[in-house]
Amino acid sequence: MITVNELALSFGSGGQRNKVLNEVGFSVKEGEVFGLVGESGSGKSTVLRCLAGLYSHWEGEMAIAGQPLGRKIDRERCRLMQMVFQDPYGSLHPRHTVDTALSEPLKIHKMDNIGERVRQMLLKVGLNESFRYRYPHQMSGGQRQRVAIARALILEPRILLLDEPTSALDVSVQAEILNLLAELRARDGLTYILVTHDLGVVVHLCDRVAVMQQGRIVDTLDSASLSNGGATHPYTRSLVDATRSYSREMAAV
Ligand SMILES: Nc1ncnc2c1ncn2[C@@H]1O[C@H](COP(=O)(O)OP(=O)(O)OP(=O)(O)O)[C@@H](O)[C@H]1O
Repeated sequence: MITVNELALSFGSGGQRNKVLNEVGFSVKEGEVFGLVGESGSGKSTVLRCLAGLYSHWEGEMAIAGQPLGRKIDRERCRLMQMVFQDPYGSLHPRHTVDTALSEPLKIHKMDNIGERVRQMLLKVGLNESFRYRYPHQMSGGQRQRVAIARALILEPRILLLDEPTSALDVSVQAEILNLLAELRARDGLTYILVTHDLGVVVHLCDRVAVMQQGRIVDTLDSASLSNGGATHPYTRSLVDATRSYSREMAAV
């Protein structure tokens, strides 16, 4: 469904030029959840931003269902693919109610039955009618992320690009949001690309995962291999070991 080939991207020019993506390539099947993991600054979010059309100066090739992706965001791309960001407070307009946030894309895309679509979407993400006219500051972090997911899904895209969708949330609500994402995917056959630094999230949600280091994909493996000790690449093993020792230390506190 999604193919990325030789994707490269730099920031700056001349002596300041910083190549942050280098020959990145992967493919994601329809209905699959594909994870991108790796250390901070390895380029995970930048890959998602290129796919979402937030950067246009990339080189290489990206395609969805065989159709090459252009450099500009167009309506077609918005209908097909949406992004959910880490911080729902930052991604929702502070002076827009939930109703406005969800209705706006429908109006732009000239969709019908706007009121009913908004009502159904709120139910779909586990929020009842009482949330419809609330502002972002009148909700918890988990509820705000549900609204951000609802807004991403309101145009009925086939693909969600999820950039650390639970890392800004309280540990107690992280599992709720992961379960919601798993349910939505199962119900609607969605395809996800999920950026995370949390290998627990990968094991919970992803089918396969690519490991990034310094702008390159250094390993691609089934996520089950991460939990059952099947990772063979030295960098992937070091990530798994670091996570295990961090969990042990946390358990000892
Ligand atoms: N707009 C920008 N201008 C210049 N450099 C940037 C810009 N955006 C990202 N970078 C650089 O690109 C590199 C990759 O950043 P990116 O956000 O993709 O990493 P990441 O793997 O998602 O990290 P994290 O897990 O910390 O979010 C980093 O070195 C970052 O400093």
